[in-house]
Amino acid sequence: MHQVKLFNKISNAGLDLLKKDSYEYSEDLTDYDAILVRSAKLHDLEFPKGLKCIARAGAGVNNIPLKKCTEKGIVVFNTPGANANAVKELVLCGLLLSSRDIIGGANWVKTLAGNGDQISALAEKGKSNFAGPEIAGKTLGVIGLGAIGVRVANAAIELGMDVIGYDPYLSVNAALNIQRGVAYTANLNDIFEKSDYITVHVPLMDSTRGIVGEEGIAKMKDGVRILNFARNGLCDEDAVIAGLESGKVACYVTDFASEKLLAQPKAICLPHLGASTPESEDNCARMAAEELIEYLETGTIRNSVNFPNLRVPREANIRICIMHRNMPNLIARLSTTLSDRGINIENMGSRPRDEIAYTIMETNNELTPETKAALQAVEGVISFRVIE
Ligand SMILES: NC(=O)c1ccc[n+]([C@@H]2O[C@H](COP(=O)([O-])OP(=O)(O)OC[C@H]3O[C@@H](n4cnc5c(N)ncnc54)[C@H](O)[C@@H]3O)[C@@H](O)[C@H]2O)c1
Ligand SMILES: O=C(O)[C@H](O)COP(=O)(O)O
Repeated sequence: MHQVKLFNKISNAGLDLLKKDSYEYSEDLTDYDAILVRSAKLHDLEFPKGLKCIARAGAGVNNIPLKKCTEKGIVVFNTPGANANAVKELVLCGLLLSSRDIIGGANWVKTLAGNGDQISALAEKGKSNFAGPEIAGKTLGVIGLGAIGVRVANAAIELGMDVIGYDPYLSVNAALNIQRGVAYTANLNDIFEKSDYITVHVPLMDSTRGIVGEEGIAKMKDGVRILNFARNGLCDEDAVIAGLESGKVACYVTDFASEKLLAQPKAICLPHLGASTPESEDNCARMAAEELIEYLETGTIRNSVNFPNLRVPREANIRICIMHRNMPNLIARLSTTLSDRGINIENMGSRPRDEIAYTIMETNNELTPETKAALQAVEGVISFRVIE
């Protein structure tokens, strides 16, 4: 029986895949071999000894201590693209909210309640206070052309905008999905200098923290509108606020509220709503549960953010799944450890990822406790498990 600890509310579309005879899941487990999580912060969590994997039902994994997981042989998955449409739709809404004072106008018109027949005339009289420019014909700069950035860029083209995208690590898949008309730049300054609207869609990492900062904002057009539906630390909050206060930045729309931003009249803060649609909650939960089940039951790794993806077709009774350092001769030592004990390898696959690697070996010979201890003792082995 596998124990799956839940953090956050995970949609039943995923939980229903965890069959009752093989899985127990709850928010209350104290000993567990897998985690299903959304945005709950796991940095301070003490992992139980048997924890094998963490599946993030969503894209961002900055709430998970990846380095610690890798060192302990814990595989972390996310669900690429599963909530991208939901975020794209909210970003399009954010573009319009940043441009036209829809929120101000809607709030103001409510204050006309009680004016009866006069409401229409009063609305006509006051509406000019809430006017704002159209987005068609303006330039949108997209920082990060992944699942969300590409969808936003393509949708903005459809809305008549000129679009420039920046992503130094653009994947082939993303490139194939970018609509004709989206201009690509290898220079982030082009985005800063040429855009009327800038939207950020990169993961939060040391290398991307503050990607929109004081220097970048200084290069932007006066009256630029900035959207951040990716993560808080990507836009330097003090620099954005200085821009809002000086008038350089006309509006900042973000999915990540803070005390300072909530005090800014020209900042629109949403309560991290990007992925909060039933469709994307179902998609993410389903994909996360599938990844977790596949890994626990077969050792297959798909969509991991810290271990290499690996699928080895099943050809023998006993499968040994080994997380190890990516170092010379290690696989030879593993196979010698087995062959010295008369164990024949029927099938195997191995893949590295930077400094670590993952190997699956299959045999029809039983592994004694002594063999298992010998495998664990091979220098460079982080952990291993046997699936029968
Ligand atoms: N608001 C929400 O609810 C919500 C929902 C989903 C995702 N997100 C956030 O949005 C981020 C992006 O999501 P996604 O699904 O598009 O992820 P993704 O992995 O598909 O795309 C991220 C893109 O960023 C690019 N990138 C990485 N470093 C970069 C850099 N220095 N400069 C420019 N580009 C860089 C990558 O090459 C990749 O193409 C997530 O990491 C997450 O933090 C927020
Ligand atoms: O990175 C993500 O996928 C989003 O920020 C969504 O987070 P959530 O699952 O907590 O809504």
